Amino acid sequence: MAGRERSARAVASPPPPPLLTNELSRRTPVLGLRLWVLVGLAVGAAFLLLLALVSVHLAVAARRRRPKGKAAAGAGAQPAPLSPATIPPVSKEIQEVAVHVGSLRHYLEMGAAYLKDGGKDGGESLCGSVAHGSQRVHIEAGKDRRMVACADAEAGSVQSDPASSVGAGPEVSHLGWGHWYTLRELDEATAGFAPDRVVGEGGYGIVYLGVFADGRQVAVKNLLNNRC
Ligand SMILES: Nc1ncnc2c1ncn2[C@@H]1O[C@H](COP(=O)(O)OP(=O)(O)OP(=O)(O)O)[C@@H](O)[C@H]1O
Repeated sequence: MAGRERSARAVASPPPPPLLTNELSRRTPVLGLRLWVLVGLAVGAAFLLLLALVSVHLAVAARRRRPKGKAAAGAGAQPAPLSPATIPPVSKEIQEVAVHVGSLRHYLEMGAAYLKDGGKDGGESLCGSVAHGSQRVHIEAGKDRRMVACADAEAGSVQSDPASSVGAGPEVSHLGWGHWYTLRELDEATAGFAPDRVVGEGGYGIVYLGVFADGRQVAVKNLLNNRC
């Protein structure tokens, strides 16, 4: 009987708690909190600290990548006005096109010359001329202005001057070193751009044979977009 009671007591008695459970459950001097509570608070604080460090690192890296001007603007500060030294003299969208003496003939052949034809019906016209035998190149271009280019051998130039009409302008101008020809001269040289003076047709216009009074021959191109 006594042996059976001992075995029954042994079965009914709970197992001794593990050592770790006892340690975690014991109260600590810190506000009397249990150890597992302190451990949880420490892990949470460490996680928050890690997040804060990562945030600070990312913010510093972003500030380093951002230009100073943008950083100031982002902070609400007014952007500093551009000083004259920082303003480019020419807009980036405006490209300067230089016409070189050597490229004048190519410039002409591309049909870049426009002529004002006041001698026919007073209407606006776009005409041009190319050299004959690489002796001379002539252009008359644009409304109320005339552009004439003369090329002797390898030389050449492009010039312009205001002229309200062919009749009102000078017959021959010697502005600069080039020889200027009026539309009247070109018109007379080509017999009024007569069909029998056609010597060829390029991609940009019809080429006429022109003969000046002194016998010099030129090729005169009348551009296709001529509205005369
Ligand atoms: N100086 C010239 N002497 C004789 N004929 C010429 C002369 N220039 C042009 N021509 C004639 O006119 C035609 C056209 O010449 P052009 O220079 O206009 O040709 P293109 O370069 O094709 O023209 P575009 O530059 O308008 O495309 C030539 O094929 C030629 O028959």
